[in-house]
Order: sequence, then structure tokens, then C-alpha cells
Amino acid sequence: MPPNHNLLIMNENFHEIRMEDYDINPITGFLPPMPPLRTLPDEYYEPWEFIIENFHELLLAGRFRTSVDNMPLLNVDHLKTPAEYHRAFLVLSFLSHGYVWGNVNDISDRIPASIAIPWVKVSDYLGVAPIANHAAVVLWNWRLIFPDEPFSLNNLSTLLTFTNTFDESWFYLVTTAIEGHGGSALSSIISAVNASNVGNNNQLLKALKGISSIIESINLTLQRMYEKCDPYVFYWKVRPYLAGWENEDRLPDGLIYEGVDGNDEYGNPIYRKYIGGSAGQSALIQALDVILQIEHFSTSFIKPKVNKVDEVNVDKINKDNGVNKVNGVNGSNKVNGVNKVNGCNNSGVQSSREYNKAPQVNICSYMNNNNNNNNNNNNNNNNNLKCPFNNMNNKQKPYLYKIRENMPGPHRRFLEDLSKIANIRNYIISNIGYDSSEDEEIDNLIKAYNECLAQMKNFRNIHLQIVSVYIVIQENRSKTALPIKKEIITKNYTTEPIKITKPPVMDSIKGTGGTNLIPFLKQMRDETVAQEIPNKY
Ligand code: HEM
Repeated sequence: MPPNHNLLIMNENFHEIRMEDYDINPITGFLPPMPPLRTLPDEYYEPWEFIIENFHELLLAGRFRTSVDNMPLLNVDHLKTPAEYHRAFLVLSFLSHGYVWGNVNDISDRIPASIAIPWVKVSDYLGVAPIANHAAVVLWNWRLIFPDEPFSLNNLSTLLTFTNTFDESWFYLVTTAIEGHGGSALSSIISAVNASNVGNNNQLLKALKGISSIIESINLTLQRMYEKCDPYVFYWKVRPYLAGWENEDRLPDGLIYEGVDGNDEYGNPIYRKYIGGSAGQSALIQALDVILQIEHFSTSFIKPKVNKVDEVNVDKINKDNGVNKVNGVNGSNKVNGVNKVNGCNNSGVQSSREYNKAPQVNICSYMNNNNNNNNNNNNNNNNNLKCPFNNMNNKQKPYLYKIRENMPGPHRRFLEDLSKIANIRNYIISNIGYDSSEDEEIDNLIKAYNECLAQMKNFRNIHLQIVSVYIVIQENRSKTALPIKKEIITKNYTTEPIKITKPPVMDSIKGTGGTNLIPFLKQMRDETVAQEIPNKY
């Protein structure tokens, strides 16, 4: 049966959300329900598995590329199950990135047909760009050391690494362990959506508390990165292999996938560009953003100014948004019909009390207006269910949206569908002052929602610190080290103290997708904080 990704939005009561339609498991979340395959079962794929088994040896011996060049072109028809496709994608990602980046003095701007053709086919099947990604190295790259013991960081091992180091394994495994919180996070997320849909404040409160405590656990796991991943090894040995071929100085034109795209009209080979692997491609973290209605803007976009919103009556807003029905649950009035209201994740609902302190920028309506202004023929007010980012070129898209191309198709669709119904923040705001007998309940919801934001802010602060240690400091070292090296050579191993004259460079360091790293990550954090609902309204 083809995946029915509309079920989530079509289902009136949201009681029967079928996570499996999105390749999501209620227990393991975005991780597969069973540990990924350690090899492809069909012997037909032995040529791939042989090179993978000898990956480090072949690189060390300088024979990796020729081995791949001599590999036969295999057909993907022998892959039978999703798990086999996952394994094939992982293997082909390693073969490709090993081929391109495996020799620092001779980077390849092409991959041979024997890996390019099957890689593109497997990627098409999985609905993902043909480039190493978070799914490959984190979701589909682990095993349990003791199969009869539970999934936990101290029972995990990686299947493949580029560098054969503890550091690289730990980098992936900490992230895999974070993904292990996905099952419970998604249960709470769906419970929260259901609760706000039927106006069940108790259930919503419980779900929000669940979400904040899961983010707290994620943060504790993230902190463990320092334990066994050395920043030097990460930056100089591991990270180069995960690089992609978009915004990449060493491959300015991108990469040729031989046998796939052919030549252009002038007979020149066609290049492809894709962003490399990053945990920013985690659908789990993005799902948390979506459910909390945290909106991220493109760094190149000028954030629209928030107009002071006049005090608006809830009834009027509901009417404007097409909410005809007010649902009486337990005798109280709750706003219902969310799924029929505004498809985008922030309908800009204001409370009947003064509620214009929290930023109320609605990226979807802003983008829709923007698109409509730019295209007079497309003045369609009923397109709320379409997310406008789809119409944007890559430079306009917020980075976190763009990198969804690197997520498996079902996970990307889950985020798209979730953002159409995520309404918790609006729900809480729209209920402020609606019924004075419920003020305390709403206060508690505000606190619980803000606590989720506080935990997301912590996540981004911890992550910023990690990025400073693992990238910024390493990169600055490289910049200050060059003159030092020269001095040592010319002065014949001088013992004079070396002065560092260059200030650390923060703003110009680039992330995987060419973003200005630190300003970008700070923006993500600030956009998180911006959604806080003030306690006093
Ligand atoms: C050594 C460890 C890590 C380093 C050096 C690192 C580096 C980076 C970099 C450079 C970016 C910028 C965007 C990009 O290049 O794609 C980024 C973004 C991101 N990373 Fe990491 N990362 C690390 C670990 C993790 C882990 C374990 C997670 C957990 C899932 C994570 C989640 C994210 C997220 C969600 C973003 C997008 C920005 C945001 O939502 O705030 N990272 N990371």
C-alpha cells in the first residue's frame, strides 16, 4: 500500500495517526525498528561489501579509487526491503565520499558510474538526495553490542566509519542515542496535537511536560559529545569526509555523477550540487521546532517587522480563520477545527486580552503575501495548506527547510504534514482570557510551553558551545598556525615564544551548507526564545 501521508491532516480527530505511514516507529522514532543490516544479504552485492569491509585498508594502501573503478556496475533490482535500501544507501555513500575525499592531495570531481548510477536509484527510492546524510551515518549505521540488552549509548556501536577512530564512532553514536528519544518525543508530540484539537487542557499539559523532559534528556546526551570525540580528530580527520559539493570551495562546480546526467548542449559534463551531512538534518529536532511553532527565517532574508497588533477579539479571529465551531469539552468552550483553519504553522491568533508582546511573525502568511505580491496572477487566498517555501529558490529558502532535501522522503513529508496542524502555541494564546474559570489552567499551559522553549534554547546553547570547540577553535588554530609553521622552518626551530596576532575569526566560518556558522546558530537560538509567551498578559 502506498504511504498515505494525508492521513495525519485528513483525520478529523487525529486519533489514528499512523506513524508507520511516515516510516516512523512509535518506539524508535525515526530510527528503524530493528538494528540496521550489517551486510546486504544477496551475494550479488559482494563487490560493494568487499570494498566496504576493506575500506580503511584500501585507503591506507592507496588502492581505494582503483578498486572502485574496477567494480562492476550492479543493478538495484536485487534490493528487496527498506532495510536493504538503507544499507545500500549507507554503503554507496561511503564508497562515494571515500572516492571523492579519500585523497586530500587529489580530490575527485566525479564518481564513476558503478557507484553513481545505483546511488541515484537508491536515493530516488528513499526520496533523498544522493549525498551522505544524517540518515545514513546516524539512523542506519548502528548495532547493539549485546543484542538482548536495551538500546542505550553504552550498548551501541557503529557499522561504518571513514576514519576508523573512536572519535568518529562517538560523534555518530551520541547523535544516534539522541534519535533514540524519538519514539517518546513523537508520542508526546501527537498527544499534544490531539489535545489542542479537542481542547483537552489536561492532556496538553501532560504532553508539554513530556516534551520538555525529553528535550532535557536530549541535552544531557548532547553534552556527552566531549567525552570521547576529540575536537582535533573531528575537525581535521572526520569532518572533511562528510563535506558535500555545494558551496564547497574545493569543488566549485559540484560533482559529476558519471553515467547519470550526461552532457549539456555544449558537450560539457553536467555537475550536481548537494549539501553534505549534518545533524541539522535530524527530523527529530525539526519536529520539535515545528510542534512548538518555532519559526526560522533565511539568514539572507530581512526579518519582517512585527507590527503592533491591535487588541483583537478571539471570536472575530476564529471567524476570520474560518472556525465556525466552538467545541464544548467538559462544559467549557474550546477553540476547535484547527485542521480546517490555517494550514501554516502560525495563524497569528491573538487573545482577547492585550497580547501583542510576544513576536507574532507568521512566516507562512508573510511568505504567502510576499509570493502573492511578486506574482499577481497567483493571488490565491486559499492556498494556506501549501507551504510557500516550495516555490522559493534555494537561496531564499530558510536553511533548515532546504536541508530537508537530505532527509528520507517519508520523514520530510511528516514534517510538512505536522506543520500544517501544529497549533499549540496559537491554541494557548487563543484561550487566554477566553473563560476566566480556566485562567489557572491556561497559566499552567503557558509555563509548560515556555519550559519546552527554554529546553530548546538550552539545546541550542549547548550546541553552540560544541560548535565553538569542534569547529571555530580548530579553524582559528589553523589560521594562526600557518605563520608559526613558517617561522619554525625559516628560523630553524626557534625557541622564541610565538605571538598570536590574529584575533579569532568567528563570523566568516562556514557551516556545511555555506551558512555563516555562528551568526546562523545564534539566529536559530534567538528565534527559539522569540516565541516565548509572556506569563503576565
Ligand atoms: C561535534 C559535534 C557537532 C558539530 C561540530 C556540529 C556542527 C554543526 C554545524 C556546523 C551546524 C551548522 C549547519 C550545518 O552545517 O548544517 C550544525 C547545525 C545543527 N546541528 Fe550540529 N553539530 C554537532 C552535533 C550535533 C548533534 C549531536 C546534534 C543532535 C541532533 C546536532 C544538531 C544540529 C541541528 C539541529 C542543527 C541545525 C541548527 C539548529 O537547529 O539550531 N548537532 N551543527
